[in-house]
Amino acid sequence: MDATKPKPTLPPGPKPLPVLGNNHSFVKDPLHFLQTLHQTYGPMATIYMTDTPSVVLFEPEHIHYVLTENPRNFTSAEFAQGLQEFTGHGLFNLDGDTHRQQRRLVQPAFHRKRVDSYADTMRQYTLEVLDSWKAGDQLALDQELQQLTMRIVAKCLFNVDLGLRNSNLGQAFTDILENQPRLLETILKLRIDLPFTDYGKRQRGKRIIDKVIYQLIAQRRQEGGDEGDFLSMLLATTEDGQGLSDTQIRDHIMTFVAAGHETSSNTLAWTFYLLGLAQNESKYAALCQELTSQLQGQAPSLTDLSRIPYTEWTINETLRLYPPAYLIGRRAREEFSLGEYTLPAGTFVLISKWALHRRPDLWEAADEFQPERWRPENAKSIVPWSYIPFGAGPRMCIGMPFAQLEMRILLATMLQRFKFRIAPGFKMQTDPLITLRPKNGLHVILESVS
Ligand code: HEM
Repeated sequence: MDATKPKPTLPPGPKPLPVLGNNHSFVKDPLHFLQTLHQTYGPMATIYMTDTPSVVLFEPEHIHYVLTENPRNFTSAEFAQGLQEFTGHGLFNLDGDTHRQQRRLVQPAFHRKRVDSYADTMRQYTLEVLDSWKAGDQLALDQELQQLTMRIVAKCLFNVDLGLRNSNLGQAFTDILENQPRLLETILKLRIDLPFTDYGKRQRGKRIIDKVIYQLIAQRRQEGGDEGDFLSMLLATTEDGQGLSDTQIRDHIMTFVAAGHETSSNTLAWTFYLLGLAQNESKYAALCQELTSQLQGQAPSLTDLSRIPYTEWTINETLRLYPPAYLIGRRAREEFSLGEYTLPAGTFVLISKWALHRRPDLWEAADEFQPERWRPENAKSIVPWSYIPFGAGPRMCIGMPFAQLEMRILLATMLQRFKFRIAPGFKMQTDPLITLRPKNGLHVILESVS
């Protein structure tokens, strides 16, 4: 390169429209748009969602640099502003030293041994749902999975059983999570607290949940003791003699609810979908063969999991093709260099897992569902940093051990009871909101496993 030539500051990208920037293309079909950016511009591309440029990264080593090598130069909380109304100052909404300190404080709640102790709840609640179904039933499986993962997360977080179907508290969580702010509400900053507005429904849900959580905290502070849940760990944690305040505990719990149920239930819905496709019949058969030979019809306990590796590879492969957190956002504090570019302070950085996980030059038969690629002998050739469903670096998903345990137990238990046949005429579409959901849910017909 000619040393006298000034370095370009931003990589190329599609021409932005006046006022709209590139929002029209992004909003129309974000997943397609992101993949096309990579096909057209290669390692990185600049787009405009606001006046500030956003650079989308597709190269594993660039992603590694931002998330793991130099994470202190990048903030993240402003990407979670939409959640803040519900999650307060939980981990998503913190940056810098405060994030690091709070993450250290809550980390004990996610220690392996603690998380493993939730296996029985996951197993028992799954069996209860299965007992309420029968062969021939047609189900919106995505919704059933959401209720189940919500029930599990509530029990493990604060030892409350929401029951099999819509309890008052369960409905309050649903009111919040299902009535997320729409574009108009956000732009116009509408805050109309009436029973029929989205904001009003969220507020009602929040009031009910806050009352329960704060009552639980007060009661536990008085009684002491360890109930085996996250709440007990959060009440016990200290740094330099300083514990968490009631509000901090509430905000962490809400963050874990928000982060921890839809991600897992969506992954499971995509897994059932992939396994139900005619072209994946042999993968489904391989998985069932493993479950039958290793578990003989029993729901797995913690110690069984090491004997069902195909179950884990199946989930890994779903997370490659349908990563629930499909986009990671950061903002640069200071100017930084990547490849041949020097990117200005303030630049937004977007990491598209959807595009990264489906890059045909990094993944053989990239669009095909092949759990076998996760066999240890095959997985050795996976390019480092090309697979990041749980993120990487100091903001990597703190709930990963919980999610991995839960998804394996639920999948192995459910597949042994029923075959989940995709309902005739049902068409699956992606719906990339905060997480990557199946747009029309997942409609299945249950068949008994012979
Ligand atoms: C399939 C399931 C899950 C997936 C794919 C997933 C994915 C992710 C990803 C990609 C991040 C990093 C975001 C970033 O770098 O900006 C993240 C962060 C986080 N996840 Fe998960 N997650 C899952 C389940 C869970 C569960 C079950 C919990 C809690 C019980 C949880 C709690 C969190 C929290 C608190 C953070 C923020 C961490 C921080 O900022 O320090 N997640 N998750």
